[in-house]
Amino acid sequence: MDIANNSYLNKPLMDIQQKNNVTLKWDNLNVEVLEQARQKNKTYKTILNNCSGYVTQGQTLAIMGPSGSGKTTLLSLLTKRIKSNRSQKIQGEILMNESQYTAEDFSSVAAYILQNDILMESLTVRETIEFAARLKLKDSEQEKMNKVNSIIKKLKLEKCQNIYVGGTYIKGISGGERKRTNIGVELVTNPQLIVLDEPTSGLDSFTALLIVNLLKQLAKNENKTIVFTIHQPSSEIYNSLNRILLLRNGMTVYQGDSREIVPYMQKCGLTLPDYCNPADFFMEIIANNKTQFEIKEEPFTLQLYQEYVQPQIEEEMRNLQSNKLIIPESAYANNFFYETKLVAQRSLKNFYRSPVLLKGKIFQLVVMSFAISSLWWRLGNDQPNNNNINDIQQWVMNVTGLLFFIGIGCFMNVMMTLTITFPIERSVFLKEENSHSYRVSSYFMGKLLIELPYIIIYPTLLILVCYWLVGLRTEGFLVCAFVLILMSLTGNGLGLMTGAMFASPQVSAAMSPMLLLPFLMFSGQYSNLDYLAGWITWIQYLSPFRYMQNAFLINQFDGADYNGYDPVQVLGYSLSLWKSIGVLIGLATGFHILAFVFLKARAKKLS
Ligand SMILES: Nc1ncnc2c1ncn2[C@@H]1O[C@H](COP(=O)(O)OP(=O)(O)OP(=O)(O)O)[C@@H](O)[C@H]1O
Repeated sequence: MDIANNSYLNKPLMDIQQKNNVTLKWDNLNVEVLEQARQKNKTYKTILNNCSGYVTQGQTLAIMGPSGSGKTTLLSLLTKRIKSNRSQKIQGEILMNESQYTAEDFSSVAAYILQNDILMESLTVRETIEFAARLKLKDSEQEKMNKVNSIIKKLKLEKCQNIYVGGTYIKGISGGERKRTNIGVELVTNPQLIVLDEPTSGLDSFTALLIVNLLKQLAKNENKTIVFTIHQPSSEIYNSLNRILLLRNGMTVYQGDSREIVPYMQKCGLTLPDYCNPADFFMEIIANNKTQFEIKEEPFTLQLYQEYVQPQIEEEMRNLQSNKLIIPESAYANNFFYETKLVAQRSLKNFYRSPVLLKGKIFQLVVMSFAISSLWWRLGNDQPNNNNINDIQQWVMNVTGLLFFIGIGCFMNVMMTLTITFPIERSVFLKEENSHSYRVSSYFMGKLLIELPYIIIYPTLLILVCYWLVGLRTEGFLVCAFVLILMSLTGNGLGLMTGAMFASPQVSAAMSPMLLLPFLMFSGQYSNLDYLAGWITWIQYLSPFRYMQNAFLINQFDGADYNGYDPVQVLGYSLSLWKSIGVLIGLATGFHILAFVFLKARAKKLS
């Protein structure tokens, strides 16, 4: 198939509703980062050195250079992802249509497509683009769907439109289809500037060429401005590039038409060997890898660039014409309720389509029910001998152990599932929130609405199966079930909170046990609370397990006469049943509020 001549690429992706063309211009950009923060004499490493350049409407600019040359840093500056702070100094000017702009302005008119395509794995390609269209557009449902159809058609995604995107747990579409789906999601709002970090990495050369040609056509047919980084393109891809910018150790060493580089190299005393890919040739030289080509003099130097290229670039920058940039309102396109409904619908799909979630949860329920019923079979029916204190103590210990195990089971089941699944979904949330798809509150509420039935059903089913098999007090069933539901809810809050609190999913997974251990230690189950060191006993007041055991024990043993032995008092639980339940409700609510606050803070930090 001749990709370059494929007719679909020559048609505009969609009607341009609003002419808001973008020109980016950067002048004398310098970036220095602190190298040795702990030493008295601070040393800074220069990452970008006096970089100037531009890209304008209808152009694609490919930023090239060896690893560590500063490509990602330049993209981060253009997309306003990094700012000057104590550990990095940024100087220079970046203008969008001759005006300063903020990260917020950038996301209103532009799209930044990261190297890793962050998409929800349990949605199909069509559903993914539809979700973005429904949330980001204000049009009627029919108009939104027309746009989705047009994007799917023009990105050649028809064949895979009903296949899951896939990922860690679900098998899905190919890398190239994934990249195009990600581009499709961004095209929904018709951004006039698209910045992509290595859109071709990990793709075979055919698919990579397809992506590059697609970007070129977006620039050509829709007057979009496209900037992307690319590593070692094949000769076919290189020949299809429009403008390139070469970086070497943070310095611009070439900028201009990709085809002009061969004459430029000749001016610098370099001849491209026959049948050699220009990109391979100059990348080898820039990377100082002179083994393959015999080079006598250094051709890609700053002096040569300043002598031969820079004057022309400066002239072009002076002559750039751009209209006043219209920054659309960055307000959300839809109201809270509509957003919540869509997020809830997607969470529901994610729930029943994720085999690891659904099967894992059913499996957990069966295993837990079997383990509890068989380990503590008819325990409650085998009442102790009231004249034997050892017998009473042993029996009470077994009952408290049983109740503790059921409670922990319900708590951990929800919390641990979240520890595994939430970090995967969190990056999707952060990306969507960052592009103003929905409010943090809508996401939080939508997710909670879908989790709530499971939070209620799992402990209810578990206790329905086990309660009478282990012979617990019939009158205490409802309270026991209610406390278990509260424990599930608390586990949900704590799981979300740890997932939102820490920057990396790995750290949050590692920190969860650290948070849990003190709560378990101060539950009163392992050690009588009066015996623990005074300075740290305040943790008991935050431990949901303490209130759980308090409520469970009163519920089971209240009014029972074991020859003067009162298990509740002996084990040091002093709160009344309803106070314990009240505090559990408070903790479940508190952890959810904290989770929301952390999620909002994390989203704000990223934006
Ligand atoms: N915070 C930092 N502290 C110290 N050095 C940094 C920091 N950030 C980036 N660097 C260094 O700056 C240089 C440029 O990094 P950058 O990620 O921009 O390169 P790159 O060209 O995108 O590389 P690659 O192609 O491998 O992604 C690298 O040498 C990197 O180690």
